[in-house]
Amino acid sequence: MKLIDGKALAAKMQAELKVRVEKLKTFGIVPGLIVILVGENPASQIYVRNKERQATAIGMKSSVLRLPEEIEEVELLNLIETLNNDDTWHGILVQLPLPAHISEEKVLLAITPEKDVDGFHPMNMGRLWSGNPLMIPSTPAGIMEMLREYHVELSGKRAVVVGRSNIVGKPMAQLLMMADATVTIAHSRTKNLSELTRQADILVVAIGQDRFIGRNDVKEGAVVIDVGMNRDENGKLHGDVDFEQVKDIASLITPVPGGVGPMTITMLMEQTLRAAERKLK
Ligand SMILES: Nc1nc2c(c(=O)[nH]1)N[C@@H](CN(C=O)c1ccc(C(=O)N[C@@H](CCC(=O)O)C(=O)O)cc1)CN2
Ligand SMILES: [Mg+2]
Repeated sequence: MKLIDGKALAAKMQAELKVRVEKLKTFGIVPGLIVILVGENPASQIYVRNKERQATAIGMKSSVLRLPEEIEEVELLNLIETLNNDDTWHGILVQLPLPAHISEEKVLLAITPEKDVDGFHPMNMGRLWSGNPLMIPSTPAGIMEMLREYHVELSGKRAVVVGRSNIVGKPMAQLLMMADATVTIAHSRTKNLSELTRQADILVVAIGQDRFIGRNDVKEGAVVIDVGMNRDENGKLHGDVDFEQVKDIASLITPVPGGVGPMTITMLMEQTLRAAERKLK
């Protein structure tokens, strides 16, 4: 078994992004990312702080707008509209989850697709599915980078994605399909799931259940990508894959933490930079 080191790859990519940022600045463009956080979800607070820090570290302009939990939906929509028309921001993102009284659908629809660096706007989702992507959701984009870095052959291979979310499962399946893999999407209601996952040359698991995939669910030599982040009663983080059970069966496997997670934020920086670079054309 070999470990896929997401943390190391993210660090390497950040160094490359820094060079691209400096180059863009010589043309008078400072790439800018603005992050909107509504409420005080502790995990979200950490993620947005990390986004701001990483953006600043690679030389981009970045800011976090912290809004009260009780903010009205219309106020948030108006704010997004203002940012859509502000040239200093090339990327706008709203940290999820949102409070229950705010419609996620309406909010994602309000961000102009050209600045939607999360790639969650229906137009960006549609463009990805039609094979002409503009913005790609950063978790699956990061996974594709990891597969490239570790020279995983995808063409003609059997890929199984466990999980059907708009953020991970669906875009992941499409990206693997665009790389000529034969893709199956499975989920919590799939019958005989294990029979399916055991056929996978590449297995991506994003189902949100602690150590759901065990030794009997994985084919010998498979590449296993674990998107899960589940905290146990002692606060220890585990993936959706039982790493101890699967590590000697897989040829390559991502750890949790230190696998997919770190790549997610770095790919967000890449999308933002790309949005700013489009201003040159
Ligand atoms: N608007 C968005 N909201 C959310 C997204 C997103 O991409 N856009 N994804 C997640 C949260 N997320 C980024 O926002 C995120 C989560 C976790 C990590 C990460 O690096 N995880 C570490 C472990 C961290 C820990 O110890 O708790 C790892 O896996 O190594 C990065 C980004 C939901 N919301
Ligand atoms: Mg099991």
